[in-house]
Amino acid sequence: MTFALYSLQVAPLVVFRQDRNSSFLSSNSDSNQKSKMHVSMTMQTDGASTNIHTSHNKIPHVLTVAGSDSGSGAGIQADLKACAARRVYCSTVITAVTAQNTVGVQGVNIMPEDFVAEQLRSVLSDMHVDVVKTGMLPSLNILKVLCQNLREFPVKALVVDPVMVSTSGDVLAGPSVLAGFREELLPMADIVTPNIKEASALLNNVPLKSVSDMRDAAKLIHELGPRNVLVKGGDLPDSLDSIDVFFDGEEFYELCSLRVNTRNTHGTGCTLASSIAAELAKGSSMLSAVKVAKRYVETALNYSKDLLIGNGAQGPFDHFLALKNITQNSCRQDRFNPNDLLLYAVTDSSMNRKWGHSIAEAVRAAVEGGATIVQLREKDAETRDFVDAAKVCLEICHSFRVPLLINDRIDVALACNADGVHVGQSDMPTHLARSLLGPEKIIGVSCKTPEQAEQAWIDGADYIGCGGVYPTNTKANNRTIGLDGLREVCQASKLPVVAIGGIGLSNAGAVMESVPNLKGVAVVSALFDRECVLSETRNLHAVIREAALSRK
Ligand SMILES: Nc1ncnc2c1ncn2[C@@H]1O[C@H](COP(=O)(O)OP(=O)(O)OP(=O)(O)O)[C@@H](O)[C@H]1O
Ligand SMILES: Cc1ncc(CO)c(N)n1
Ligand SMILES: [Mg+2]
Repeated sequence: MTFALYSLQVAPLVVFRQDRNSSFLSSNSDSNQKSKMHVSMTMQTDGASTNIHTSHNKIPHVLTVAGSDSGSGAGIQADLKACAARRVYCSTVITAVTAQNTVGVQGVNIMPEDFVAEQLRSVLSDMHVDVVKTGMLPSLNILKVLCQNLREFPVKALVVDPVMVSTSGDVLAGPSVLAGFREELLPMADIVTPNIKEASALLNNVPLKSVSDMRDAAKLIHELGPRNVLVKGGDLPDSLDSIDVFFDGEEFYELCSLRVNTRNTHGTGCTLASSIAAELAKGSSMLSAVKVAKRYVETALNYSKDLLIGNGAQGPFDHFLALKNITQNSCRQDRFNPNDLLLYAVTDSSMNRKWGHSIAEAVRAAVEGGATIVQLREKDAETRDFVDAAKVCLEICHSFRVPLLINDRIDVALACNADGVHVGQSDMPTHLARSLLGPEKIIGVSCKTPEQAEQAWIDGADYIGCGGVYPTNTKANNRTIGLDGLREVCQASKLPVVAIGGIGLSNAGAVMESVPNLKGVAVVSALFDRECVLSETRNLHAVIREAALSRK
């Protein structure tokens, strides 16, 4: 028997047998073909004929048979979220309703087995289910009802998460269910995913203390009949890594990920099993389904490591990987406040080089001096350096509650989760930038004419940068529109306008005063082609503020 370290070694080809009548695993091409098939047939029902049309837009479908968690971290709720996040349809058969939170399980109400049977029949007799995933099976009779339905309605794969004890230590399935797992359900399973405690319980309480113990356990559990075993090491004490052992009956794989330092691990097991089911439903092979699912759990934990829900020891995490954005942006009240355009600082790498400033130093000085929004315009930076610098600048800006935009580079903005982008007329079209960045991010567009301003508004921009107002060295071959051109655009624009081009300490006040609805001025050289960015910004900020106030 070989032992493969998955992170170092190329996985051998996994061949799934088709020798059992209960369930899959069929090949990818088979399942894809099925999903592409367009069926239109006529069925006789009591003498009446009904047309049944099956659309070829079939979505992979997982049925979860599990308990409800009122705190929504684990159980049915985790399964629904995981499947939605992995873009798979999820139907639900509820076996128990738990009163549960981040402290523990306060109560369990087991569904009558007849009603579990009714739910199973409702779903399986009507819908095309690809994969069944089981979670909390609180009684032997419920387990038996499930097995009977699986025999009656065979599916492509069965994923069994042998839920027995919650991480808080509360019992979710008793000893009689353990026998049911061993004798009836596991022999039907394509994969079983016990955690350390559950693996130990399945094996008459043998102690599991190391990865080597987990490997032995995986082998012994495999002998109970499941085609594949994943012993999860989330609860393995004293481990820097989060290691799961996968055994397919022939090879062992050690699936390694960095242990995320967080209290928010409630529901990782349910999520992992549902995600495996989701990948199998899409047609993935078992090993690749497990790898993808594990990577997904790790990413979700990482994204929500600082999330605070509930007062207990183990919190839920965010399946949609969105909370990081929300917490990072939460320092700003609004998504975009047009008043932020007042003193708009645009960086320039050659000027920073000339004065020996790093981009982060320049940005810090600008926001300390009163810049109200910052745009990174790094035309000649390597992508890698740009992303790294942008991440640092984002932290600096956010600590001052100042939004940070990226010039032109949507990819960089996405990679560092900047507040938005600024695009020119020949950069990424605004409507595409919007669809790539989503509804929340700020998008600014350079415009010289009322027509361009109108188009920017139609395409979903948030503000326009209008200029060059005066001639400037920072942009070659740039047509100057003058104060009159600026006024014309400002009057016509439905979006807030910031003026750019040749503006500095000497003329900023006049520009602000003479163009009534101008929101602010954008400057490059006036701040960054200077030795002391901080004092230049302070001075300019004072002038602009005074001009804006005197206008009111
Ligand atoms: N802190 C962590 N960092 C990274 N991965 C983790 C962490 N905790 C758990 N995991 C991973 O999450 C998956 C679920 O494992 P775990 O042992 O937590 O299951 P479980 O005890 O059944 O979870 P639960 O009962 O809370 O739903 C495994 O792939 C495990 O390696
Ligand atoms: C309902 C339910 N299912 C599974 C688990 C295991 O995490 C839990 N805590 N609650
Ligand atoms: Mg579990």
